[in-house]
Amino acid sequence: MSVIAAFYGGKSILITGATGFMGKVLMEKLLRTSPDLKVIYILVRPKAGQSLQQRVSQMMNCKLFEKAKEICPNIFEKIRPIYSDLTKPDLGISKEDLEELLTHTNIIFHCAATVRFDDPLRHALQLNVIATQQLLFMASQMLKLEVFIHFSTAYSNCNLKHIDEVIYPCSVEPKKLIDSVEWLDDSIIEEITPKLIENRPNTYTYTKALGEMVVYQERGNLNIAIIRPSIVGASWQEPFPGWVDNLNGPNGLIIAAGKGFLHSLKATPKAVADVVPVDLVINLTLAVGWHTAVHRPKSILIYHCTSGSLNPCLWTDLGFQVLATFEKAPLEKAFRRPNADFTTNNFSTYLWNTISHMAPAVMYDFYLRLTGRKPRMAKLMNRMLKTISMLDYFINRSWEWSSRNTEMLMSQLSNEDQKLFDFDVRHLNWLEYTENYCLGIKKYLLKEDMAGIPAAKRHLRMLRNIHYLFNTVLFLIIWRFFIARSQMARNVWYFVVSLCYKFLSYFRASSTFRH
Ligand SMILES: CCCCCCCCCCCCCCCCCCCCCCCCCC(=O)SCCNC(=O)CCNC(=O)[C@H](O)C(C)(C)COP(=O)(O)OP(=O)(O)OC[C@H]1O[C@@H](n2cnc3c(N)ncnc32)[C@H](O)[C@@H]1OP(=O)(O)O
Ligand SMILES: NC(=O)C1=CN([C@@H]2O[C@H](COP(=O)(O)OP(=O)(O)OC[C@H]3O[C@@H](n4cnc5c(N)ncnc54)[C@H](OP(=O)(O)O)[C@@H]3O)[C@@H](O)[C@H]2O)C=CC1
Repeated sequence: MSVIAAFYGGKSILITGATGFMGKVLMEKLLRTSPDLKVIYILVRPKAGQSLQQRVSQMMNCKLFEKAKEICPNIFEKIRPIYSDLTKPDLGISKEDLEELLTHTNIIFHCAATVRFDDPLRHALQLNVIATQQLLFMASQMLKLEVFIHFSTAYSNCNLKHIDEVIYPCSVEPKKLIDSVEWLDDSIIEEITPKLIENRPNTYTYTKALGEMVVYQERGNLNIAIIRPSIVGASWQEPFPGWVDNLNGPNGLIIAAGKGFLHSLKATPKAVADVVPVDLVINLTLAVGWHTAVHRPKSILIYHCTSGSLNPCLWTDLGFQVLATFEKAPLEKAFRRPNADFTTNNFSTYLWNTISHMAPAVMYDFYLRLTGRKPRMAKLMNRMLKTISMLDYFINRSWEWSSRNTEMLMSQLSNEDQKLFDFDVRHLNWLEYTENYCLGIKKYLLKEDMAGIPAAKRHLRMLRNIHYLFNTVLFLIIWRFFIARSQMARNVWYFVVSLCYKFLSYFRASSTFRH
């Protein structure tokens, strides 16, 4: 019997951000390995016109929960949605619901955050710092709370080259910043944001670092641990390989590459693509929850969940495997054949963006206009280039993260738990993982049927023929232009034509001779 799975049996667990990518996987793993848990409280807000119940039942009916439902038939009874909005006071939770949470909660997993890179500082502060502060205050009043697990990111201190499993002080006191932001207007906040975040690339990483400071400062007597994952990718093994449900991190660009939008990407090919599978992160998280509750370390322990130091995969390897997978299992309705390469300097990046991204988009939009359709390609390309500019910081640098605590924890697990809650990234085969990642994006994110692969391949062959025809016509036009203008070009042209003629006549003669 798994010690960790048994620990969660009978427990009342609160998950914030349960409707998110990682929150869902956390919920699924808990329900599948500890079906005798008492209840999972999930903070949910109405979204896109859907009520709480509609969102939750839609979420529980997605493929991710199929296995859990087999093991835990009364899965819906285990889930207790609670209305919440992290931007509201007391997280928008009603008095009755709050009373229930304060009375029964044993474990908190705080996943909720805004992960957008371009959020205004006020919004990022609200979600990643103030909401955390309010949750900590709530936790301090919980009668049966055993452990509080906070999700940060391995990039919260991306301004450093080597990052230890410690909380680094921030230049500005979080409380002072929160008080100032309250009365400053948006234009001033926008102006001071670059100075505040200093050499961090965005408000996301900055507010995640502030969130860690707040967790430390307002820890009181709480038993807390912090998880710092790097780039969380599709699932590796559980509940099945390749599950992913959003466009964050590499996902959007992998789609762009598969659809033939992305033909060049400025990256340091030999830089480490520090991707970790979501199920590996969740296995570590559940092991940390158990270890922290049972052993109650004297101080807040930070756990890095990264792959670069233990089992590095380079961007060039990842990119190559992405293209190879889409060669075998192409995405449907591709704009062009998947074909991409890395650029390593600003000039070639600018040149290739113009030649292989914007020019084809403008020509295609022109074709759409000619055929009476609404142009959209240039807009899509600009959005992709904006996303790339947001991710540029992360794909052109490498970091070293220590993993002492994570390795210590691995040694504390029984053999059975090391299998059931495997977070040893050294077991990961990157080729197999990347292939499943791309197939998962095709099946679960784009909802494409694998039976459509032959048709998708035919579409790519048609695109290839159009590409060759276009290049041939372009070449002839340019060549014709030169021939009209230079004797040298004419001589070369006549030489080539006569050579082809001689070859053809020889070929025809030899084939006649054979008969
Ligand atoms: C041999 C050689 C081979 C060579 C091969 C060469 C290459 C071969 C292939 C290459 C393969 C490998 C490549 C690896 C790349 C590097 C990955 C690095 C990840 C680093 C992350 C590390 C951070 C640490 C991780 C963390 O700690 S946290 C998680 C990370 N956080 C994020 O990743 C949030 C990012 N995103 C945003 O920050 C916002 O999304 C924003 C982008 C501002 C847009 O913002 P905006 O323009 O406002 O757009 P939206 O409003 O968001 O959306 C508006 C509309 O665009 C849609 N759309 C939203 N997004 C995306 C998106 N991406 N891509 C596409 N569409 C998107 C959305 O569906 C909506 O469509 P609609 O609904 O309108 O129809
Ligand atoms: N994905 C990654 O690569 C990494 C993620 N992390 C951290 O892991 C955690 C989860 O990330 P991930 O699952 O990818 O993020 P998602 O964006 O998928 O999920 C974010 C969650 O937060 C909730 N949320 C956002 N805003 C609000 C709000 N105003 N009120 C209530 N709930 C809100 C979302 O709810 P709703 O569904 O209603 O929007 C969603 O459940 C975050 O703390 C992130 O910083 C760390 C490193 C890497």
